[in-house]
Amino acid sequence: MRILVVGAGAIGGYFGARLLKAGRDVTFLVRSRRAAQLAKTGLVVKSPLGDIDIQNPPVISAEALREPFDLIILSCKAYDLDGAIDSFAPAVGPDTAILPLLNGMRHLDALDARFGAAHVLGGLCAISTALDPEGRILHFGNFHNLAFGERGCVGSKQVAAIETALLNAGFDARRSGKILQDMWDKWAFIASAAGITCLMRAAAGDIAAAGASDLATSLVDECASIAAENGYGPSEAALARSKTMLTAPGSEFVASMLRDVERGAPTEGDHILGDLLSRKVAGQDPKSLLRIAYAHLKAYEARRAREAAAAKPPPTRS
Ligand SMILES: NC(=O)C1=CN([C@@H]2O[C@H](COP(=O)(O)OP(=O)(O)OC[C@H]3O[C@@H](n4cnc5c(N)ncnc54)[C@H](OP(=O)(O)O)[C@@H]3O)[C@@H](O)[C@H]2O)C=CC1
Ligand SMILES: CC(C)(CO)C(=O)C(=O)O
Repeated sequence: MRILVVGAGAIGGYFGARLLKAGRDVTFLVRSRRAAQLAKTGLVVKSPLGDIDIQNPPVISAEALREPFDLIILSCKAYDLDGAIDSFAPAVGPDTAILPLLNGMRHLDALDARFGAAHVLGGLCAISTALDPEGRILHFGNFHNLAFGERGCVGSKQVAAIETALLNAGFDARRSGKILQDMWDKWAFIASAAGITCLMRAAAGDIAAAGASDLATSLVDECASIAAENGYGPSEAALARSKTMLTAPGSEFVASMLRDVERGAPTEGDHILGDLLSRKVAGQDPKSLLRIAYAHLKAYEARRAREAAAAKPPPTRS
């Protein structure tokens, strides 16, 4: 099975490296800056579950893509989705399956519109990773789960082959018979986790130390109720897991979005918090915590844009 991993960032780089190490046929679709970095340092993963160092990993640029791949694993950020879709489109043939690992749900609509829903699997990953300044992938914590599955008709031959490729590849992969519910569960959780850790600029344990864990659980309840209004309410067990994770005393857990904010990078605030907020069926509450968390991220983005514009030299007259 020929696998194209779109983006060798924190997620694509991590799972792609594990797949390569397990002997799978993997190529990374990368842009020029990342290609140069990988040529210099190799594809390096630092993980409590085992380091990886692959020199000269197989990479390809969008311009060189000519032939279809069997499986495309999509791991860009939501704000890069349109560009990524244009880049990997030449790799989508009649039998290609696309497995997106982005948080949130809205990307499914964009992928369906461009390639047709029959090509697009549901997918998610639960892992905590980030790139360091040299482009090495740092894995925090001790979980690295990936779930995938058909969203419509179940039991295709293609997905059975994908299962064979992804299982036993050095991470916990699972084919799900209810992938849309799993994605909503993850979405409601990540919106709560990103919302509260970005709002507080702190890890779950620090929020607990401040006596503010009730805010974390209120946000979990609010996000879960929006999921329920849309027909995908989390189970009691999933709800309890989310609350435990976001209120554990001493926990250093933060959402990857807080790491983005702390390094002054763009965020997926629109895709993860804004889109969930917009799907609230019951009337909007102006004092909702989700709205406050989203407004906080929008204000951060507005400040980023203003400061970037101020730092830009004025255009020169010819
Ligand atoms: N990091 C984490 O812990 C988790 C992240 N997620 C989700 O996974 C998704 C990816 O996040 P993450 O890996 O952290 O993000 P990163 O920013 O680390 O990686 C994204 C990568 O996509 C690449 N990319 C974007 N557009 C293109 C393109 N047109 N062609 C080729 N490569 C492209 C970027 O390349 P370039 O270097 O050129 O910019 C970058 O390397 C997000 O939706 C996130 O929410 C889910 C679970 C956990
Ligand atoms: C919550 C977590 C770590 C789970 O994978 C995540 O998705 C993120 O931080 O972006």
